Amino acid sequence: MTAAARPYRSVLYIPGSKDRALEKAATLACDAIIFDLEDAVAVEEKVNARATLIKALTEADYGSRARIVRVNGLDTPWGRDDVLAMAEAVHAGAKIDAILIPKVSMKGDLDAVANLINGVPLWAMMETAMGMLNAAEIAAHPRLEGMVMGTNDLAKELQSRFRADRLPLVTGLGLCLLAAKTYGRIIVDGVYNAFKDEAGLKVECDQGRDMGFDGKTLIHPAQLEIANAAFAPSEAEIDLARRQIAAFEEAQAQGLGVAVVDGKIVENLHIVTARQVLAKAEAIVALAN
Ligand SMILES: CC(C)(COP(=O)(O)OP(=O)(O)OC[C@H]1O[C@@H](n2cnc3c(N)ncnc32)[C@H](O)[C@@H]1OP(=O)(O)O)[C@@H](O)C(=O)NCCC(=O)NCCSC(=O)C[C@H](O)C(=O)O
Ligand SMILES: [Mg+2]
Repeated sequence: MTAAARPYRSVLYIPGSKDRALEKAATLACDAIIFDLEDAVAVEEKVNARATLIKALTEADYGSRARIVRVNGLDTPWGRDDVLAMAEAVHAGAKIDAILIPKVSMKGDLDAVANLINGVPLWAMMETAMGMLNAAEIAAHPRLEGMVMGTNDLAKELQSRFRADRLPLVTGLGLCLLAAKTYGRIIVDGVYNAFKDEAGLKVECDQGRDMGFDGKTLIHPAQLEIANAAFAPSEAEIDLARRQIAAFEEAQAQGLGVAVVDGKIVENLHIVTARQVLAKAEAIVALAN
């Protein structure tokens, strides 16, 4: 499955230092895993976590889940060695689908990692104020495949307060979405910290889906089901897409360029969306099989 066709409804962070979580992840219903060497790993565990993670990526079977490794920044004592270790691990047969770079603020941050590792797509954490302003040049980078919103770091930099409607973050979320969509990149929403608050998570997932995100990053297995449901096409959306395509094809056969379904016009552009809905639904079924 190509990266563009692959679902990214649920993208679960797993601390690279935690053996039990690394083992458990192979059984969880997530579309992708971010194996974290950055913020989820304590300073004294950084070096050991690197080795623990490489062992898991070499030996464990994560099935169809996308495997994304978040390295430490190159401005830290561990970043360069993380990237070089992942390059060596890939060479030795470890399966890594992408390297996720924290706190990307400009195109040069991607160049610096691209120069250390070949043949592995790069993803960017979008979580600094400068990153928001430079989102377009970051998304345009030829090695970039995906973007992940880092809403905790962004809120920290903005000195904003938590609000259920995420008003302080909406400008940044929107800028990154515009950039990702312009360049055809995957874009995944930030985490919801209160991992026992299912109702709050659902509200935030629905908001992210409404805005156009491909999925949500998660911190706990209990969050998977809500994200998987929120970012999958619903039965009603699938049914509508099928009816729109049928009605439009019938209209075309009669020499018309517009059909009407449920009292609303259906034009060529709506058929593009309808086909995307069906393709995503099929990709989700394929992932499960
Ligand atoms: C948040 C946690 C610390 C909670 O841990 P814990 O109290 O151990 O949870 P539970 O006892 O409820 O766990 C139940 C079982 O589930 C497994 N588990 C828990 N979390 C994960 C996980 N993320 N992946 C896989 N498995 C997980 C436990 O091992 C238990 O298993 P079992 O033994 O079978 O019962 C913890 O969930 C956690 O550490 N989460 C990840 C935190 C993290 O990665 N943070 C960094 C990323 S967020 C970020 O940095 C955002 C961004 O950069 C920004 O700026 O916004
Ligand atoms: Mg962060």
